[in-house]
Amino acid sequence: MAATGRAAALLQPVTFVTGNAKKLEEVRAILGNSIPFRSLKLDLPELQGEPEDISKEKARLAAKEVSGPVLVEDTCLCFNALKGLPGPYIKWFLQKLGHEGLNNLLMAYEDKSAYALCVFSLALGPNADPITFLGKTLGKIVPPRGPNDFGWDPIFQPDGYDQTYAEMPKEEKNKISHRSRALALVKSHFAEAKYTFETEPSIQQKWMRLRNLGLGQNMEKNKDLNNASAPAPSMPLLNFRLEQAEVAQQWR
Ligand SMILES: O=P(O)(O)OP(=O)(O)OP(=O)(O)OC[C@H]1O[C@@H](n2cnc3c(O)ncnc32)[C@H](O)[C@@H]1O
Ligand SMILES: [Mg+2]
Repeated sequence: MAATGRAAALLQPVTFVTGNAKKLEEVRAILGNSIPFRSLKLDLPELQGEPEDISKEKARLAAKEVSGPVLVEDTCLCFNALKGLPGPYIKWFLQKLGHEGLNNLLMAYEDKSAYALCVFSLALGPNADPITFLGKTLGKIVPPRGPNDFGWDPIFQPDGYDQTYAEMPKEEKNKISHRSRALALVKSHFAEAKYTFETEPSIQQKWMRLRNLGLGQNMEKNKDLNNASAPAPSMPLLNFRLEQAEVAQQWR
């Protein structure tokens, strides 16, 4: 997406919201310091429907929870013989059927080809329309091989490899995965959009302005950076100030 006009100023670092620790681990490894983000463990309710709509709706819910910019993702595993199913419902299929049951779903078909799809959604705030980023890796469904520590990794063998995702070293998976492809687009978006973050001095200026308007009587005594109860209704995000300063550093 091309950046237009002035870069948006974000009041917080972007929060990656997920209930899945393994996803977070990969997102951390792939993004490194390229995008300032923090994480929040939250299992969001998920809509039924097309992957992009599910991911966008997740972002809207997450942005409301966080009251700030969020990044979420929804992952699908799509079997071509089943016209894309289980797709976004893979979590429940995996839970009920396991790796073997997922293989069995394809027993009647010669075509074992599949693709992993990751749809990231970025919402800059609770009222912003989420922007989506899609990453896809083609492969096939095979009997389970390799450690069973992340979802369907043992039964997905990417095209051009003789190892399943689970058998590959993590760095190798992160080079070619659906997740890393989608995150490459997220990174480009951030590079183009040049978001800025509210930094300490600008918050101080807002305080001064409010105080001059007679609205900030309680603010002076709550200036302590770690006082999360600071009553600042027009600046609900003050408890993130320290982090913002750090983020602003990283971002330069
Ligand atoms: O809170 P969220 O982010 O939604 O986390 P989740 O675990 O519910 O994840 P999804 O709704 O996206 O469901 C995707 C399912 O696929 C699994 N999964 C996601 N990414 C994977 C990957 O790279 N390799 C293997 N399994 C994966 C994941 O554990 C879920 O069972
Ligand atoms: Mg989920």
